Amino acid sequence: MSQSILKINSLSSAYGQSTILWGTTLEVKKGTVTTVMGRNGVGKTTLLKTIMGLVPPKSGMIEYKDEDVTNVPAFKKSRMGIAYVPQGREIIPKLTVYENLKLGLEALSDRKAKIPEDEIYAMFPILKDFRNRLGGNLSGGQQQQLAIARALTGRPSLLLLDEPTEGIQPSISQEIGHILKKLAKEQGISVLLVEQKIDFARPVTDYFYFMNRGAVVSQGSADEMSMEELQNHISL
Ligand SMILES: Nc1ncnc2c1ncn2[C@@H]1O[C@H](COP(=O)(O)OP(=O)(O)OP(=O)(O)O)[C@@H](O)[C@H]1O
Repeated sequence: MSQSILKINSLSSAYGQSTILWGTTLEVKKGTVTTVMGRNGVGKTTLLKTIMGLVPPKSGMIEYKDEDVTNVPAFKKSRMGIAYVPQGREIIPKLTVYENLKLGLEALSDRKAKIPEDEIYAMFPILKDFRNRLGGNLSGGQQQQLAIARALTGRPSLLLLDEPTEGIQPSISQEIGHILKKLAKEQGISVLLVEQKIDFARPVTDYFYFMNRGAVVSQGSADEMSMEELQNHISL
């Protein structure tokens, strides 16, 4: 049995008076890709933001590497090895690819840390070719690759990834899928993925959670789930 890197227990959070997460419980095992699916507006992004500490939890518990991190702020979580790649990528358009990558080093307390360029460029060869190009001049798919690469420069143990395939072409989605699998299986980096596209999610996912109205309504390992079952789950 693999160990868990992240455990969420009965987590609730709100924007002001408006409660979005209503007691979400889930677990991410080490070296796996765990995917959260569900329709628009069910609270998937809010879940990732609450885990990261960008939205304060109202109640419940977040455990990372067996430590209670429920109220740990985001900057400390990134030092602890949790990286968050938000929906819409959020790279800095006026900085070059290399400068964007350098921002990822902020997650490390070692001020002398260097970007593991060989490793990053082996995974994302296009970023080597475009090293000096402005981030804003990359295509959507290339920006997504840059956003993931930037998160990896901080050498995280857990990657929180919000809809990486949104608005990007299928061939790049596929490449990203291969990379996520490799990160999990070869480097032991655990991934908590929020995704809407079953075609993308199914081959990369080890374990699925399905959300509705701010809570997990079903779950299961990818091996046990047919495409049809997946479709049924997300049309809840
Ligand atoms: N900053 C905010 N302030 C107030 N309400 C918000 C805020 N962000 C999101 N919401 C609301 O919270 C609910 C859940 O949004 P969230 O983005 O977490 O859902 P989601 O499942 O990720 O949806 P999507 O797939 O569209 O991103 C929605 O009703 C949304 O309008």
